[in-house]
This record gives sequence, structure tokens and C-alpha cells, in this order.
Amino acid sequence: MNGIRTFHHRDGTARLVCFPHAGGGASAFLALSAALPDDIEVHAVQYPGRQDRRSEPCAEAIEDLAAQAATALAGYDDRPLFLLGHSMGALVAFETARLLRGRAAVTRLFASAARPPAADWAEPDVDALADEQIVGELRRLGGVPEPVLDDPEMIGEVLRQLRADVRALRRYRCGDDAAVAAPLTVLVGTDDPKNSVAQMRDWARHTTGEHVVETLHGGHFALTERAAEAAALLTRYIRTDIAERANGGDRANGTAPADLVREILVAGVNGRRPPLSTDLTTLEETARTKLPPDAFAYVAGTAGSGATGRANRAAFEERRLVPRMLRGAVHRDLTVRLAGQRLPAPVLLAPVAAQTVVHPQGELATARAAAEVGVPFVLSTFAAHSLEEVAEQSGRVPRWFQLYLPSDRAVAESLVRRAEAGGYTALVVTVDAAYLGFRPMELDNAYSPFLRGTGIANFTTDPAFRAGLPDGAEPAAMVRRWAEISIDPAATWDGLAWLRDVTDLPVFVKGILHPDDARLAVEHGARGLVVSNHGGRQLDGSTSALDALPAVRDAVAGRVPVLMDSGVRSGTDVAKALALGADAVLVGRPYVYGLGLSGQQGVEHVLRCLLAELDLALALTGCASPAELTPDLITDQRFRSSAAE
Ligand SMILES: Cc1cc2nc3c(=O)[nH]c(=O)nc-3n(C[C@H](O)[C@H](O)[C@H](O)COP(=O)(O)O)c2cc1C
Repeated sequence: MNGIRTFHHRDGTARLVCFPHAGGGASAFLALSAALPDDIEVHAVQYPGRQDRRSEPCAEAIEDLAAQAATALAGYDDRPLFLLGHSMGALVAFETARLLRGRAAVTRLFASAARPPAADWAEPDVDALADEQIVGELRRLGGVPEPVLDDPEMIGEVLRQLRADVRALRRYRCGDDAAVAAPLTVLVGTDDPKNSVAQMRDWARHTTGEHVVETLHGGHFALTERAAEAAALLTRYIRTDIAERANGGDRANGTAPADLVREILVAGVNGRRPPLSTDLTTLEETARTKLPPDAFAYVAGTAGSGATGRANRAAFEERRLVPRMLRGAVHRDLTVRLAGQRLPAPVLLAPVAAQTVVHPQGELATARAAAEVGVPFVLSTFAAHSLEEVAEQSGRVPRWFQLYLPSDRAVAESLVRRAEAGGYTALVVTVDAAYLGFRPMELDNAYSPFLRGTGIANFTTDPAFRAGLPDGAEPAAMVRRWAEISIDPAATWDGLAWLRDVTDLPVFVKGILHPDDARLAVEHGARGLVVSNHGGRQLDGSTSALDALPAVRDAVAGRVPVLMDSGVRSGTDVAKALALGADAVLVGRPYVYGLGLSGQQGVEHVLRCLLAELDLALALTGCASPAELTPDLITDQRFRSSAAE
């Protein structure tokens, strides 16, 4: 009997085949199948000896289950094939992918709640355990409904299947070098009592392709118990893989970011010069002379005496890279993955409010530049153009939306829904600006763009916001209402948990500096963090973001990606942040100066320079990818003894 079951018949562009856990049947994936969208056709493998295959004997070995599945799937080669195995099912899926090589190519393998194939699974000898002991363990892990656990006949059936499966699992052996070619995404529940994120790293040995670890909120059965969250994550991977196949890869034109150097020098032969200096640290001084004074002060300003603004720069300058030689890093790949999304480089444009202050096209020009260069733009809640208008300019590069949590939760929810509908793929919740910092450069000019009606477009276009105002409200009334509700100064971590429950979009928390806040953010649903002091604009005297990074990174121990911003001015700054543990970096003021000085072209220039210098930093430190930038490539000048100088 063909062991493939289908719950929802769809004519999807992709096929996802799910492999159940020990003691489980195909129906374990019913809710997940329902939560997945129509473009993904979902099938589940029914192992012999259970549910509608009850009359057949259970399999003796994982390899037998894989051989049966591979035979059934051999003809599934008419659309991209994805395999997803849960717990023991991950081993069956892995072995199936190995057998399918050359028959039906597996586009990606998802392994959920499962240790790597070569690891010791430490499964107890269930034949030697009493029924009550096994039932106790099943209660602890979840996954078997209480009524089944309490029904002697039904639980007897589950135990029979489970014992057979665990016998097969205990017999299974896999070498360290057994690998599939398919990229591999490993999913692990944040509270899985059987598995930890650290144990998942060795899955990397079992693929010659990409290896990513993703966390889901929940325990051993997070995959099926949090079906909506899991479905959103799987969908992002599947759709990105399909889009990549359609494009034939991003490097199709064969150019690397570092080729900018040659491009500029060759253009010079014909008398052409770059539009702005390639030394991005000089743009601030150019902007000071060219931008309107109020606008320049708004962008350049920091809090108080500027101590934190200076510390942000000093932290980068005090770190030095230690180049490595003769490593032949010719083929470099800047791609990174964050919360299931593939980014062409570990660089994003930070959310910066009210961009029409420096250029009439504002965020529209920035979005076009981001799309042109292939760098995601994080749009501010306080943008001068609505998020829908900006989405239209954003092309195919992932776009993210930054959210200040409004005290009117109806407005907050409405903004989230609009971001979802507008194709934004992540939310960045900024938590360090419950109050505006004390910023002398703004105060001395008595200048706020918002109070003059710039930077509130997402509110004036929002139905929930407008519902709180009389029809035909004057602009001044809108500004007053905006000032009342746009940021909730009383928000607590519960606000983050609320947001997690309102949306399936991954939520990054921006503005984290303390390791305890990092842990709290993850506990309340953050899928990523941004270590940031808001470019030194909030609390003067606070720590530099780069100095805060390693402790935050250690606090989350790989459970979620950690991004950073504040003070990044060059590609080598990006390299330093990555070497100290950032997964990606946001850049703020430099691109805003590029926008103010040369519009879209200026933003493109800044981004190209950053990426070119980052690519060269990889080449000159002998790294083929951002992941190879490690702390040993950094020295900290502050801790060098004079003898070493
Ligand atoms: C003019 C200006 C406006 C900003 N507006 C926002 C905002 O609306 N939301 C937000 O989360 N951060 C905002 N930021 C902070 C940036 O996202 C980022 O944290 C900071 O600019 C990084 O530091 P850098 O400018 O040194 O690169 C703003 C920064 C500037 C300079």
C-alpha cells in the first residue's frame, strides 16, 4: 500500500512531505497541513503498523521506512520537493533524501525536534519499561491527547507502535560523514526537554549545502502544537527557495560587491567620478554644509553631551581586524538567513523616521535604492510616506516594518495587519524610545518634524487612527492625536507577548543592551534582537552597542539571531560586528546623508560602498562567508599591554 497520505488537495507549486515521530501516524500533521497556504501541497507518510495501515507489521529499521518512502516518492519530481521529519521522522526523512539522490531532487530538508543522525539519541529500552513509565514520559513531552492516554485500548495501540519504532531507532547507526546535498533547516522548540539548540549544530555535518537552526516557541511538539507559527516559518523557506530557483541564483551576473573598486577606477579613465566620497565617514561633514540646518541637526543629533554617540564610534575604532593570508577566499557568499528569510548580505537599512526632511522623495527613494542594491529596508512607523506607498517601490527584496507600540492597541493591530498585507516579512519593535531622548541639537533649534506634520503618514492613512478623530479633522488635530497615542510609554514585556499573539510575522526587538533584557525578550516571543542604543540618540552615557553585543549574544545562546546597529560607518565596521557575534548589521545615518546629498543614487552609493568594503574585508581575512568571521580575527586595543604595542 502506498504510504503517502494527503489531507488537503491542492495544486501547489511546491510539495512538502512530512514524516511522523515514533509512535505517530500521518494524522499528526493534519493541523500543520491546514495551516499551510494553497501554494504548498502537503503529504504525510503513513508508516506500516498504524492507523489505516494497522494490519501491516511495523518496520524493523529506519532504513526500511526510508526505502518504502523513497519508492513512493520517486515519481514526485514534477515540482520542488521538500521533506519535513519530526523527531524520529527526521531520521527517516534524512535517509529518504539520501536514497532519492538522482531520482527526485530534494529542494530542502526540514528536521524538527531531532538530534543529528550520528548523535547518540539516548533512547531508553522501552521494552524494559512498564507501560505506566512510558505513559508518564508521553505526558511530559505532549503530542498524545489526554483522552488517548487515559483510554486503555487506545494507549495500548500507541505503545505497541512506539515500542516498535523505538526499537528501530535504537538499532539505527549513521556515520559522521553521511550527508545530503539538500540545504537543511533544523527546527527546535525553545522548551523542548529532549533537545537543545546547541545539539542541533552538528546537523551541519550531514549536508553539503546550507545549514540553519530555527527555534519555535514550545516544547518537543512545537511543530504541530504551534501549527500557525511553524507553517509561517516553513512557508518562508519554501517560497524563498522557489523564488531562488526561478531566478537561477542572485550571482547570475557573476559580479561580486568588491568589483565596485574596479568599476570606479575604470569609469575614471573616462573622466567619471563617484557621486559622493567613498569614505562614508566624511558624509556627515558634507551634509553639514549642504542640508538645511534643522534637517541636519535632526539627523546628526545625539542625546546630551554626545558621549554615547562618540562611544559608538570609539568602540569600532578600538577594535582591529587581524587579516589571514593565503586562504584563497575567491568565491565569497555574503548571503545570510534570519528568521527563515534569506538576505543577500548581512546588512539592512535601519528605520529612520521622516526622511522627506532631507529629500523630497524620502522613503520612496530609499526603498528604490534598497531594491536596486538588494538590501532590505526597515521602514519606520514614523515614515513620511505610508507603508503601502513604500511597499510599491520595494521590488523583490525582503522589506521589514519597524513598529513603535502605540498606546491605542487598535491602531497597533491595524498597523500590523497593514504591514502583513503590504508584504512586509518581519516586524522590528523598538523598545528604547518610550520617551524622546534629551537631544540638544533638536532642542536648540526647537525643531521636531512630527509636530510640523512630517513623519505621521502611517497614522493619517490608518482607519483605526482616523476612527479616533472626528470626520474632516484638521492636520493640527491629527498631530495632537498622534502625540497622544503613537508610543506607549507604559508598555511592558506583556506588550511584546501581545504582539506575538496578534501576528505570525517574526518579531525582532530593537534597542536591547542588557543581557537580562535579551533573555526577557526571547521569553516574551522575540524571534530576533537588535543590539542598539538608537545611534546614541536616547540615553546619553549609555554603553556603546558594539560593547554590549557579546554579552547579549551569550545570553541568548544561539536561540535567536542577534543584529546590531549604532556607529556602523564602513564595510570593515560591519565585518567587526559580525566577528564579535552579530548575525547582521543595520546602518542608519550614512544612508540618510546619501539620501539628503544625492537622493536614490546617494543611498545606492552608500550601500554599494559598504558591501564592497565588507566583501573585501572577507577576502582579506580569508573568509568565504560572514559565518567565517570569528572573534579570533579581532583585537581590542583597550586591552593590549604596552609591551605588546
Ligand atoms: C534621524 C533618525 C531617525 C530615526 N528614527 C528611528 C525610528 O523611527 N525608529 C527606530 O527604531 N529607530 C530610529 N532611529 C535609529 C536608527 O534606527 C538606528 O538605530 C541608528 O540610526 C543607528 O545608528 P547610526 O545612525 O550610527 O548608524 C533613527 C535614527 C536617526 C538618525
